[in-house]
Amino acid sequence: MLDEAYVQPEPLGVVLIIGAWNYPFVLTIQPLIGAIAAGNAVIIKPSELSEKTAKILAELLPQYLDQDLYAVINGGVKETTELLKQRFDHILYTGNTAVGKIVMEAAAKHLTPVTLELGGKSPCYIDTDCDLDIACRRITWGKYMNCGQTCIAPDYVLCEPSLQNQIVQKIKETVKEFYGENIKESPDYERIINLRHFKRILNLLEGQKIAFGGETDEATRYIAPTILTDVDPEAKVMQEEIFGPILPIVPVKNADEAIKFINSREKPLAFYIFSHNDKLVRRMIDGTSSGGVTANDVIMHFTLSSLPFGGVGSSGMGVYHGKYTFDTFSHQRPCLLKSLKREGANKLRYPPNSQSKVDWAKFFLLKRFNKGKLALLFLAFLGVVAAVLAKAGYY
Ligand SMILES: NC(=O)c1ccc[n+]([C@@H]2O[C@H](COP(=O)([O-])OP(=O)(O)OC[C@H]3O[C@@H](n4cnc5c(N)ncnc54)[C@H](O)[C@@H]3O)[C@@H](O)[C@H]2O)c1
Ligand SMILES: CCCCCCC=O
Repeated sequence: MLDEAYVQPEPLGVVLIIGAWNYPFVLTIQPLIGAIAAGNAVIIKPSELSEKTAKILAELLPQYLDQDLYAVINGGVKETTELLKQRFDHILYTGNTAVGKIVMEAAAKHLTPVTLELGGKSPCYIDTDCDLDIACRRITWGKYMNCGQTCIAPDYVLCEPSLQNQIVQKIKETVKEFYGENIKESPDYERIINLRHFKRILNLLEGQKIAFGGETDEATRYIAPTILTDVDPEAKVMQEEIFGPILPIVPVKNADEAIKFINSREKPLAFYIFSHNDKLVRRMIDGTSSGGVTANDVIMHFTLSSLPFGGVGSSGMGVYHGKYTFDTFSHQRPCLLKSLKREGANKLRYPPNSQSKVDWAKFFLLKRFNKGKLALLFLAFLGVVAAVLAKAGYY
């Protein structure tokens, strides 16, 4: 009661931020801001796949930030491997799970803590008690933005069989509303980052029932917004994160089956539920696990700086965004400032021990005097008396 106890965040030291290509500016600058705010020196390693952003970051940052403290290192696997041999005080990596393991292994050699912002297959459950027009418009936006290359895009839809055709129809209408008759000509519809990813996504379409879309053009790495229906949970497209504009629909009997389905797989980065039924929404949240959740929308939990963002299980570890970024890059140092006075009160814990010391200790720990609020009040009163006496110099 008379001591001062507080938590003092302190910088960790030198932080390494490894960014991904799909939102190459925000995924490096957002963690950088928190790392600077927490007082760290930072090395940024942008993704080599989004080479123009990598180049511009290396050109611009030294114009605005102290070059001794904030460096941009560009390069691919070779350079990143070399960087990872160095000792850092924290590493924040954004990218796929396989490389996440490489980063964690390298960090372990120096006992460096890591934040891993990975991916996964984020499910989207659509309930029968739902405004399908609105649900499908929001899903269309979140699935096809950046051509599906968004870590928290709804990866696949789970719904009762009766909803399947209506969902296809409504997403089809929304795609037309968003991107016009000729999607290829739309300035708002993007392309796949490179040929490797283009071929990987095409491969996922093999043997599937395409209910909408499916057109592709290798020369421009165009893949149309696509929907697959009656998808077998064992199909290739259901085994890995799609990270492209393909939306499989997997029919399930009801919400309970959807919960079982989700729980039988790796923990996803995000989970989406569309329903008017608040109780069902909460039941589904309670019955599953994921990095984050948005109900009756997609993506939007990412945009709130008041919410921590991160994965769980194979979708990652650690969180950032807003104050959470500051906390991630800080050591929360507990400090207790005592006085060298009032030694009388401290004698209780020193040997030689005695029953009377034990009794007093129990009394202060409320073990004997356990009369709830009354006991607390009495103890508070004792504290006030002790504080007044201490101030007046009687101790
Ligand atoms: N959780 C999130 O916030 C978030 C955000 C964006 C992307 N992602 C996930 O990232 C994945 C897509 O990104 P990606 O992995 O294709 O990005 P990427 O290819 O850009 O790789 C990410 C980073 O890892 C580095 N890297 C690649 N191979 C490496 C190796 N062998 N050793 C060391 N470093 C290596 C790259 O240089 C790059 O900086 C998806 O799974 C997506 O869900 C997650
Ligand atoms: C609206 C921006 C979403 C960024 C998501 C980052 C992951 O890919």
